[in-house]
Amino acid sequence: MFARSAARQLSSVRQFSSSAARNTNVTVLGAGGGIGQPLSLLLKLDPHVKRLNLYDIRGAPGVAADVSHIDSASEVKGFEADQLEAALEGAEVIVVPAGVPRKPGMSRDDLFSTNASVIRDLATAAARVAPKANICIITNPVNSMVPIASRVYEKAGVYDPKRIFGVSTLDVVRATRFLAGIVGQDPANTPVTVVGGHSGETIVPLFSQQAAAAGITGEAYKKLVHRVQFGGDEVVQAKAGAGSATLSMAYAGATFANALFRGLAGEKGVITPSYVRSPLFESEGIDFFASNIELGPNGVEKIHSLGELTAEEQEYLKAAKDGLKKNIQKGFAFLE
Ligand SMILES: NC(=O)C1=CN([C@@H]2O[C@H](COP(=O)(O)OP(=O)(O)OC[C@H]3O[C@@H](n4cnc5c(N)ncnc54)[C@H](O)[C@@H]3O)[C@@H](O)[C@H]2O)C=CC1
Ligand SMILES: O=C([O-])CC(=O)C(=O)O
Repeated sequence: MFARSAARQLSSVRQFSSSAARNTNVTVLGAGGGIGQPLSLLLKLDPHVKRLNLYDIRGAPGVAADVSHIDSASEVKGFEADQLEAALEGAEVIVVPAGVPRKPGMSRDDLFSTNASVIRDLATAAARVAPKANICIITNPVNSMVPIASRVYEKAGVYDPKRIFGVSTLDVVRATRFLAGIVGQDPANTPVTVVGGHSGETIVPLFSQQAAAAGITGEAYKKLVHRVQFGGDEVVQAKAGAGSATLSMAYAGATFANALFRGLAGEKGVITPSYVRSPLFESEGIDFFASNIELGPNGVEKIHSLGELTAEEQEYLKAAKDGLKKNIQKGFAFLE
């Protein structure tokens, strides 16, 4: 079930299906950055997008002028630093890659103090101008930024937990690609569900639920899980101070946005992992958790349980929960 829908989801951006209704107003916050620019390009190509507003504290009008010449039907507009509210006017989907990225030697949590205030301020404006929009948070540490945005909406009296998403799609993309490389298959046939959160040990790929991974055991399995959990570090190290994943993240962000657009448009069975307000481990003090969610006209339509896990996956899950609890508490504490 998941395998089919995830394969469809992952291939949908590549195919740029032309049958979709062009009906979604999208705003990108942080559109001038390493992720924001290629993400804006991919959103310009998405047939669901009607209007694409690009905002950043620097450079968004230039990116917008450039992207707007592409001959797809959506209308693109750029906004200056002091035009945040205008950029958010009428938004139905807001995608947020605003904030600083890592340098070698840093953890995602090291970004907290800078990015927490960026997310607080952007969420405050979004809650005021476009309170019913679906907001997709890419900014790290995602595990803490989603609780911060949620609390901002709560305080503004407009909190709808079905409309706030932490984008963990890059973990799905990596797990799927790395597995495909090992088993020599097309990644379209090896989609992997990844649950938990988006940093190190909070990332839990469920390879036991993908038949193609059946032969990967012992040290090879541990190595594969480690590569998924720390794939971000590989890119940070290779970029040697010039930032973290931008192109694969833009692809992942556009893929998630496309799934959301399809769900909002009423397509059935659009299922993909995302880090959302979740009842799965609420009783253990973990209010947010990434698992497969079904997307629909109201955002999150259904949160799927994890399904059967192996003993090894249970161990990884335990470590993930410990990490998540701290990350979530830290997010909430920022606004107290
Ligand atoms: N969720 C995920 O899987 C991933 C998340 N990330 C995170 O995405 C974020 C952005 O990464 P990059 O694009 O590489 O960084 P970047 O530095 O290239 O771009 C960030 C952009 O945000 C803008 N910005 C900063 N404060 C802003 C504000 N208050 N309002 C609007 N724009 C603002 C900057 O001007 C800049 O253009 C980082 O926090 C990074 O860690 C990166 C990769 C994967
Ligand atoms: O590693 C980072 O800092 C960026 C990120 O979240 C990723 O690539 O998964």
